[in-house]
Amino acid sequence: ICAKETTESATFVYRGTFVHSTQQTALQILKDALLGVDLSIFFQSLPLSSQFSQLKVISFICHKAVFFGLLHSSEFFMPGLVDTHIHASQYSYAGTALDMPLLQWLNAYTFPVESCFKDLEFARKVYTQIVRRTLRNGTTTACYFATIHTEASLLLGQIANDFGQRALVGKVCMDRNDCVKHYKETLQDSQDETCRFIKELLEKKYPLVKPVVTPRFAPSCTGALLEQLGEIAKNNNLHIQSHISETHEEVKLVKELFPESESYTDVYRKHNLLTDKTVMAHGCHLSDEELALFRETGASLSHCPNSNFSLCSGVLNVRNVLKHKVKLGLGTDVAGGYSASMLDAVRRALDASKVLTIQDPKYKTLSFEEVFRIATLGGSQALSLDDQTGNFEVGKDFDALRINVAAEGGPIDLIQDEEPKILLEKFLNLGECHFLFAPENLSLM
Ligand SMILES: O=c1[nH]c(=O)c2nc[nH]c2[nH]1
Ligand SMILES: [Zn+2]
Repeated sequence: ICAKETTESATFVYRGTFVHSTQQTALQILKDALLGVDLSIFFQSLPLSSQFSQLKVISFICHKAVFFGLLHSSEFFMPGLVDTHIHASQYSYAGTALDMPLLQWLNAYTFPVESCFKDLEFARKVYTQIVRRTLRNGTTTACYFATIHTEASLLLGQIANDFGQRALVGKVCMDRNDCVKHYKETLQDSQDETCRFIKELLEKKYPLVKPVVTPRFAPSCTGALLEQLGEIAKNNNLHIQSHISETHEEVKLVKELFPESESYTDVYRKHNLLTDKTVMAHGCHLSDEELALFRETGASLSHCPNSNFSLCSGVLNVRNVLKHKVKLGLGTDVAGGYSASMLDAVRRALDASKVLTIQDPKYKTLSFEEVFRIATLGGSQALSLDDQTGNFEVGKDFDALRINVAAEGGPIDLIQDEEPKILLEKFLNLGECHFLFAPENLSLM
């Protein structure tokens, strides 16, 4: 950034097409628009990754130096993709081991692999790869599950920070595991290590990386642990993530383990784990009464269609979730979902919606515009990060993907000039994301 020598106050202005979602419209297209980015953060002595991460969209230009970037007609900016549910620790076996239903799959593949994260060098390797891969795929915000290991979970936070990814990072908590007995904690350890994880991660003061309280799911936790985790989240005003109602078998098991609760959702509610900073993965088999509880508490759902198909778990009725005004984002759920790409999640969400229409022709299929919103603004709302990211509203961070649909050697062939709406639809269905965003073509105006 050559403005440093010239002035202490500078703006970057992009001219071109911007596509994003708002509360009112699933797809707003701003053609031949100007977007100003405040560069003053570059004049503070912060590490480069945190400077990039604090670029703000601004409403007007009052700075001395203005740099200019012009987009080609085949290009557009869109908000960074938000992965609301991904297991960083399962990346080593992504694309394999999809031949069992959830509960057997956890015992056969997941718990044995996750137990290896005691080894910090193994953790470093996997976590570096997943953060790099998700960023390459256009995921600028991710809500991660790590494992029960505090040191490795802190390392995931450090790696996300080093790469400049916005992330919620959860040390997994589980004090119940009858099948893989060496992969669980005692109640006391789970509580103590969660507090240590939160304290040490917050002390790092990473600008974009925060801890999230992470009970694995009700069957892996005793009521006493759920209770403690609810307290910890409340006392520290933290995010919470878990799984809910992914398969029928799991719902049945929860009924047996928590007979005093009215429903699976009621188990979490009773333990103060349903708040407006809670995101629960799946929810395929939630009743309308349970969705009403989500709405009341402000808790959100993460729709993970690849995982739901791959483990034959169920098909989430997204229309019904939206009808209940429950906040909803999309997740890859690696490695139940085999792809670490949010573009894949977008495509699977459209497929899932079409499956419901095949089963009932009266079911209104989701449009690509609606799924685009769920993958961007919806995700940021589901993670309660919509004050910072999700669209190009003035004052939010400049958290964006610059897409060139006609990129040389890319997967899309444009036969003729197309409208931005067609460019976006082609990108969502056919595109690949390959590079990190970085300001380029700077020139002084
Ligand atoms: O898709 C899933 N992946 C997991 O790791 C998990 N743990 C509990 N429930 C789960 N569901
Ligand atoms: Zn999951």
